[in-house]
Amino acid sequence: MLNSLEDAQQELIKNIEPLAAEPVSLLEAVGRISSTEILADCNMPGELRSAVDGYAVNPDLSGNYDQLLVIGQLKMGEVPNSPLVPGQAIGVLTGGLLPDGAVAVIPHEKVQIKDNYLKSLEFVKPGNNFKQPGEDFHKGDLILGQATRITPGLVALLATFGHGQIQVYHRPRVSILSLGSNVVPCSSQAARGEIRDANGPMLASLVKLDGGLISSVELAGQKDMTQIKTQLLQMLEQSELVITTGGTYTDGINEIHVLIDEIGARPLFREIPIQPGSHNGGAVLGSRLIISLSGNPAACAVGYHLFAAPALRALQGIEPLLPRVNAICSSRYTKKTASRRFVRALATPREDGWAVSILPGQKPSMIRSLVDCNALIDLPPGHPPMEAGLEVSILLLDRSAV
Ligand SMILES: Nc1nc2c(c(=O)[nH]1)N[C@H]1C(S)=C(S)[C@@H](COP(=O)(O)OP(=O)(O)OC[C@H]3O[C@@H](n4cnc5c(N)ncnc54)[C@H](O)[C@@H]3O)O[C@H]1N2
Ligand code: MOO
Repeated sequence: MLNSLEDAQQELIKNIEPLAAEPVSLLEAVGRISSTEILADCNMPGELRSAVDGYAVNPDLSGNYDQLLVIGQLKMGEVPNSPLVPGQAIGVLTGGLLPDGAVAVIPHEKVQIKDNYLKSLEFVKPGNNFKQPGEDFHKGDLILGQATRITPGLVALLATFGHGQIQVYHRPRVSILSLGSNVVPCSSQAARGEIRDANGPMLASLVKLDGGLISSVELAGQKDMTQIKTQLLQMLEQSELVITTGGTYTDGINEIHVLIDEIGARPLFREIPIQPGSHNGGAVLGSRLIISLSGNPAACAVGYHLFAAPALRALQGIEPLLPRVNAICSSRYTKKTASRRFVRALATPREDGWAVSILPGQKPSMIRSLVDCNALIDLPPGHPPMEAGLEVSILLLDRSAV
């Protein structure tokens, strides 16, 4: 069996093919991952346009802006049908097409009009207030890369180039199963000894942010092993990925590993030594994946970012591993690290690089550190306690941060 996180991640990724592509309306495209690239099929703007409401002018040969005959007013969307000759001006609107012969546009608040003659109140350089053809994008520019997450800005860009529908990877369907027998639905009144399901809703929200589609979020509750087996197999039928949480350690037995063996799934990795989240596993059954994470919420979250997020990304054809940068850590950390440790942290971009601070509540059972967490500090095994100001390697969890 594999023993390093990197080997486990590679083994996982090796077993994943991106899902098929499907067309999606631009209105539904935000957050999806493009499966093909798109090039600009024309310049944007395509033609010379005005940047302001005002007057397109063509001064006479001496550059005189004081006595220009105003020959009319172009309406919004109107195509000019005659050129401006020297000594003429014509009213134009922002974004409107300009007639041939226009030398500049003067905003209307910078002109005086008397007896149909225009006088400019300012010196206007040729080309002033023009939107030049291609100044935003040139024909042939890449406007959408393959395997790119669609942002609202990209939606605007694609819309302006007329792509009302684009090709994106299918969203991976994901089921989530909480195995702890004392775990009850989050909206229920937990009796003494019971615990509300925090991991199910947390995992579901992480999956959504990573582009997945939730098929089901269920609890095993008091079911016996045979019933849980059936539940797991049903989940595998309806989803590309099943994430389990809890049931990873009872008196030295990892029940989920037993379950994986019983359903005939092929283990990819088990018990990769990381803290928190040391009780972990990955397996495949046919083309379906199972990732098992421990029950402690912070351990579950860390395991999600290290195993489940890469799987979801690979299923959508994007770089599976989270971005890694160096950062200066403003906090002390007094613990010696036995296994490789992932410390929940808040990272901030600065002009001179990244800064990171350690969040309070670092026990694996604590949720507090998860609330503001946008980064994991990756401390190698045997790392001594650290003083503030040390450079550390961090994984960025916010996909829009880099
Ligand atoms: N003697 C040992 N005891 C433990 C070890 C060990 O190596 N030796 N490992 C510890 C670690 S680390 C973890 S993590 C847990 C593993 O626990 P499980 O994955 O089996 O999960 P449970 O026992 O069901 O629950 C543990 C803990 O997590 C909370 N939990 C569980 N499910 C949820 C959920 N859906 N939502 C919110 N919280 C949940 C629950 O409070 C439990 O207290 O074992 C340690 N013990
Ligand atoms: O492995 Mo436990 O998951 O550290 O909290």
